[in-house]
Amino acid sequence: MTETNPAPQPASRQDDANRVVIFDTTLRDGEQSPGASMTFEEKLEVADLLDALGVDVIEAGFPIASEGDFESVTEIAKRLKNASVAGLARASDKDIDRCAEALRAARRPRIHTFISTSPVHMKYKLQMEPARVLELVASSVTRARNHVAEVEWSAEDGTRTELDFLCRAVEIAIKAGATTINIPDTVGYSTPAEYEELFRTVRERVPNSDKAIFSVHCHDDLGLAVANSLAGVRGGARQIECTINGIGERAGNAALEEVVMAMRTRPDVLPYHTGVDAKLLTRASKLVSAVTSFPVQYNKAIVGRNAFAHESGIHQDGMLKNAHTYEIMTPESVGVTKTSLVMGKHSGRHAFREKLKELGYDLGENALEDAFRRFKDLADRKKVVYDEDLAALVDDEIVTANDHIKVLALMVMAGTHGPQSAALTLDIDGEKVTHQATGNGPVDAIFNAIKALAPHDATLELFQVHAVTEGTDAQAEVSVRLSEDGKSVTGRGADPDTLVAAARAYVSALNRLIAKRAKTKPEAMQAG
Ligand SMILES: CC(=O)SCCNC(=O)CCNC(=O)[C@H](O)C(C)(C)COP(=O)(O)OP(=O)(O)OC[C@H]1O[C@@H](n2cnc3c(N)ncnc32)[C@H](O)[C@@H]1OP(=O)(O)O
Ligand SMILES: CC(C)C(=O)C(=O)O
Repeated sequence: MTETNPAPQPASRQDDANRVVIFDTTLRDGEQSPGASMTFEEKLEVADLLDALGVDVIEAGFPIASEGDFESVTEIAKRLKNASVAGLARASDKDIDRCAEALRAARRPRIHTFISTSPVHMKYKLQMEPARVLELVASSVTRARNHVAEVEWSAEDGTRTELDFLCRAVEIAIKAGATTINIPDTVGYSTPAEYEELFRTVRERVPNSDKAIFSVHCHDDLGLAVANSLAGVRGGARQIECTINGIGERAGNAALEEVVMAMRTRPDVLPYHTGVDAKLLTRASKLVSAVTSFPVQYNKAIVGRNAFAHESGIHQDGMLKNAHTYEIMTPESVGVTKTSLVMGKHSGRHAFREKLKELGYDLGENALEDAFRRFKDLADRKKVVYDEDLAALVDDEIVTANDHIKVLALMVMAGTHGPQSAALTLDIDGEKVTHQATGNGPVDAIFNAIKALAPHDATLELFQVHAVTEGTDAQAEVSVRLSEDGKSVTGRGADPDTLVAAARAYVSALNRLIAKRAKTKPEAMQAG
């Protein structure tokens, strides 16, 4: 240890014993995800947001890896206002010196140097004797401490390392001046109980272990990265290395948003805290997803689009009565504006009524029941029912409530070999009537069937189709304009089946025409 670089007080000891340092490695281990490379500008944008998020350390890159990595670590080192900036370096003089050079302008530079300690890594990858590895632990940490005050040393593949050897290596690293000791689960092999015990044992056995902060760094090969990280903290670690959205080598690293929110939500069993402003978690997730082009899975904890969405009627009913029934944290606490009650085939009446209210509809009980029946029918046929779908459906319901003519059933034969035909069943003033017609295309066949069942002289002036939402299962909204005696009316129909929507739209226009005639000639209430 040198006089020029006195060891700083680790963040957890400055504050209190249960403060956990958050070391974000999105820009280093996260970028090691195949396909996740970020441009220089994107890295700066992510670094700025991580700094605002309140992480304690940002691992900005591996300066020896490339000119680009060197430049981005250099620039991030210059601009960060709060967090320490770390650069990764092998146990090699040139790596450490290059890293120190990149970190020169940082307010709080940290060199993170590592070497493998497991038998398989030492023998096959490094091709070094264990004694040589121990020598490199001492020399690399010493060299790093000659450059900066914060030095982190990592025992790569620590969880597959023989315990006695690991303790020896940690002891040497602390003696050489390491301020943070990281024991990574490099290949995601450990289990929570094992990892917790490992930290407890190493901290108990290594002399002066209280001079360094112990750190976890977990990979998700068995889906245990977050559980292992929290277990390591229970075993005495006070730094968690993690990434936004859990991106990282292979199956990824522990997700920052998950470890932070686990500690916030369960202080009874995880009585630890961090300096992270959780309200920025969703924004950070979106930014990292955008710059890496890695989509966030819908059901991802904390930041997935379904994390605060409820579709099932029973859950929605519970949520409307009290959000604690199905939410263990508020969406606002992680920067999501609000819970969403998604309307779908599993939704019930409580949520349907609430959603309509939100959309500005106040239906009576009967109309609501009819609209609910049609909504269930729509949800059975359509993956997602959007607000626009509901509005189209209810508008249709309101408009058709007093109609003389209603579409009951439609069967269309269409294809390359015409003529196309349509078998249509209508309810005309309570009477069920069916007709099969042919036409020049399926729509023409449908309109011919309507004309046969409800004869009229109106002229078709407009036929227009548009999709209410996106996707191949989107509802089609069809508009039909009919004119008669210089008066024109427009009818609309919505349905995932464009032809059904066309039939509804034509019939809707016809109903309006009948209503118009009734107003001017009360005796002519009948169609045709
Ligand atoms: C667990 C982790 O995430 S570790 C970080 C992994 N990240 C990366 O590897 C990304 C950046 N890496 C790179 O750009 C390149 O691998 C570089 C620039 C670091 C090195 O490139 P090259 O010099 O071409 O070496 P290459 O990558 O092929 O092999 C790695 C060499 O480093 C050695 N090495 C690996 N880890 C260490 C270490 N911690 N300390 C000392 N030497 C090490 C290997 O034994 C091998 O040495 P050899 O050339 O004598 O056989
Ligand atoms: C360099 C170390 C910390 C690492 O990334 C790992 O072991 O996974």
